[in-house]
Amino acid sequence: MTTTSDLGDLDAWRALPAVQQPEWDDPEEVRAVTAELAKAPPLVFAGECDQLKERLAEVARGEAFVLQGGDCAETFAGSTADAVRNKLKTLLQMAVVLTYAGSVPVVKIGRMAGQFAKPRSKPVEVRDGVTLPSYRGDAVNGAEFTPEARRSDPRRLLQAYHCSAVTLNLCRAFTKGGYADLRQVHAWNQDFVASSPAGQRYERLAGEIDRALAFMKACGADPEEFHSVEFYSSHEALLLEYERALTRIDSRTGLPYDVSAHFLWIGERTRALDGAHVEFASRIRNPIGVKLGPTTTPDDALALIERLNPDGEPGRLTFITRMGAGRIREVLPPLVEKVSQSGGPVVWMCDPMHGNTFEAPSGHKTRRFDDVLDEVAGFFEVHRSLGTHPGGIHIEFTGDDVTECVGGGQEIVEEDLHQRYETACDPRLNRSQSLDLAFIVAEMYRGSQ
Ligand SMILES: O=C[C@H](O)[C@H](O)COP(=O)(O)O
Ligand SMILES: C=C(OP(=O)(O)O)C(=O)O
Repeated sequence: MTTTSDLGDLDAWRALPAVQQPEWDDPEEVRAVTAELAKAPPLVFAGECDQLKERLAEVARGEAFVLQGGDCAETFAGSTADAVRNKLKTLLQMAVVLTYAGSVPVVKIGRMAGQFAKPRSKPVEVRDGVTLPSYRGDAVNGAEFTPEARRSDPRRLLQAYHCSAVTLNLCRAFTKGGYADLRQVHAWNQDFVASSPAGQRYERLAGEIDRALAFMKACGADPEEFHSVEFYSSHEALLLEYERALTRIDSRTGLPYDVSAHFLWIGERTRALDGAHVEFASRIRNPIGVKLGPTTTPDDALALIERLNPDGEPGRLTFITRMGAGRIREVLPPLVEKVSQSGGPVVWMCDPMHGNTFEAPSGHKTRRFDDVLDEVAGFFEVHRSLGTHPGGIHIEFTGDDVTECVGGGQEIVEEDLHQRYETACDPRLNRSQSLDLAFIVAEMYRGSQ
């Protein structure tokens, strides 16, 4: 059993190697900013994190499915009512498709309200012979290619906190204030019906839901769950100064929670067992995810379980695999087998985005919709063959009509990428591609049961 004293040193990570941290040039400024953050109100409550843990425990038991998604990198400029509503609307539409066509309860987690920091492959970017620090997300520096914008500015951490608060406030209002009522299934699609085959397919499904709701109401059933939605926030716990400053002791239990988001994950580049990120995550009581790329060994997975969930708490640990479509069928089975044998309750999610990125001849980073589908198909195949539960998907999407990934019902080709390539970092599925994916995943899910 985890006790308060085991969790004692929330600062133990400071003595360990912390990769992918910004080079701040004024430690005094960092101290002032984190002191301010440490006094700021929590963005989420510990009780909500526990509730999500319970939902994820249901997923681990095979009783539900998780949909986690949103921007690759949120931006301060993108923290607007329209952008947040469009993303949320897409997430809700995908969730409705999965719930109805896949016949499974869906846990909804946004890559939203805090996803402002990015790990990068290279610390610097070179353009026309000029070398500047890489863009590391709006929480750290600006995307513009100038020395001023690319300076790591600790005051941006405060802006990240405030934009997270604004975004989460909007999400809470949309999901609890009537917008997410199931009777709105048509309204979410209004701007989309005529313009896309995915919108038309969705509209047919919404009609079926309407009839089912009318039938249930006629029978006297109109449960509360039809009128609002449980929505949870998440981001990569990358910037440890920020996450530490937003960690609080829960007054109910005396245990620490990182109140910057409900769910936090450790990235593929920062999951070293003896590194600062794993150490920090081991101390907080939120539900935690870890990205596992194709070099992960079964022993790595077991060691992560030992560090992050030694008590085997259901819902505490999610493995988000991102192997690439070409590798998943070969590298996932030994991981799943060994983890299953260990008996630790783990949620398995599939991130079909990060192992499938390539550069188009135009220089745009992109992903093929077919590769995304193939990785998800491989994920379902592996879990079906091993008798384990394919617990969910983790995707990068936007509610806008961007051209960043190729393929899907709209048949975007590489030559189209320049038209609306708006991501601050990696290519996202647009709304139509996201709905296409939801319909196909729902079929795969049903087929796997
Ligand atoms: O989202 C993930 C990473 O931050 C991203 O893939 C890194 O991209 P890079 O290889 O352009 O640095
Ligand atoms: C950086 C990310 O992924 P990964 O750690 O899997 O590369 C991400 O999800 O933003």
